[in-house]
Amino acid sequence: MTAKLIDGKKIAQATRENLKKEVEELIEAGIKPGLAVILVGDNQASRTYVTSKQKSCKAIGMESILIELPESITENELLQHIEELNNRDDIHGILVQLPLPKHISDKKVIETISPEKDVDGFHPINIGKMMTGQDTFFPCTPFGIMEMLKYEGITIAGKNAVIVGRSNIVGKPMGQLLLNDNATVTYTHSKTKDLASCTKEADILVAAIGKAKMITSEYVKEGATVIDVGMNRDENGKLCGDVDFADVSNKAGHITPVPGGVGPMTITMLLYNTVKSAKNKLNHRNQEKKRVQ
Ligand SMILES: Nc1nc2c(c(=O)[nH]1)N[C@@H](CN(C=O)c1ccc(C(=O)N[C@@H](CCC(=O)O)C(=O)O)cc1)CN2
Repeated sequence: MTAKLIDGKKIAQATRENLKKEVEELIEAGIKPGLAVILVGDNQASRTYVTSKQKSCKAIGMESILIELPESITENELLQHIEELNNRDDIHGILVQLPLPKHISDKKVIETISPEKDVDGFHPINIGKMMTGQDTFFPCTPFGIMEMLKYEGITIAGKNAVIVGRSNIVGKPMGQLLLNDNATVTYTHSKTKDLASCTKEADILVAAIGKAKMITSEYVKEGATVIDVGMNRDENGKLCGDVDFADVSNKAGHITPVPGGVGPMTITMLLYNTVKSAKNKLNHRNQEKKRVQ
């Protein structure tokens, strides 16, 4: 292996240490950051992620509540739960674990979450702010990847970044965040002709396709930074990414593993966004106090 491993677990740990101190300061100032997680149905992977999110909140001293709802819940009932959480003073972040059952519209659910509590960064208002270069909650997976690149000292400005995949929660915002930091961004997807000729131009290659080990060394430029967002099972049922790690690590300059790469950073940035929301609340409270004095 020639590539340097980007250790998501290590970077997540360092970031969480800092967040823990910020939570202590917020508690001293009278606000305990609180996250509400809504889980609909019984998808096993979703349950694992939700449990991990809750444990991570507790570990840095935050409050976290889980609202478990049956698969049969109606869209309206789910929206009512969200409205209640929007109105709760002790809840600073709300997230609805995806995917949702087919009869419920992701769009309606996301648009019902108050933008001020949208710690997933999926609300159109927050996406619009991100696109216009404003400070807001950024979607956790791409935000985590940006933090990993910065932690490793990888220059973004002027680099060719190629994104494979165009989902609303990873591919699209990933390209936007890289563009905001002055990369030249190319989006590729299932209809792209001659994918390898595009990806071979990448200094930074982000694979978010959902196909086990699809990105082999033939798709990669020598020395490139390769970020693997995939979460798949291989032929032996073992967790693996979209990148053929053994093959690509002989050609890349930097590479993220699966597990232990992007995943731990996704949860860390969720904590970050919730702490940020609680800090916003404290600032509003202080400004309001000053105004009435
Ligand atoms: N509301 C949301 N739903 C979903 C999101 C999201 O950001 N918000 N992202 C994904 C799932 N996800 C978080 O929710 C997530 C996926 C994977 C990991 C992770 O840490 N993976 C580990 C391996 C875990 C394992 O062993 O199975 C790793 O990569 O090391 C964290 C979060 C879809 N839904």
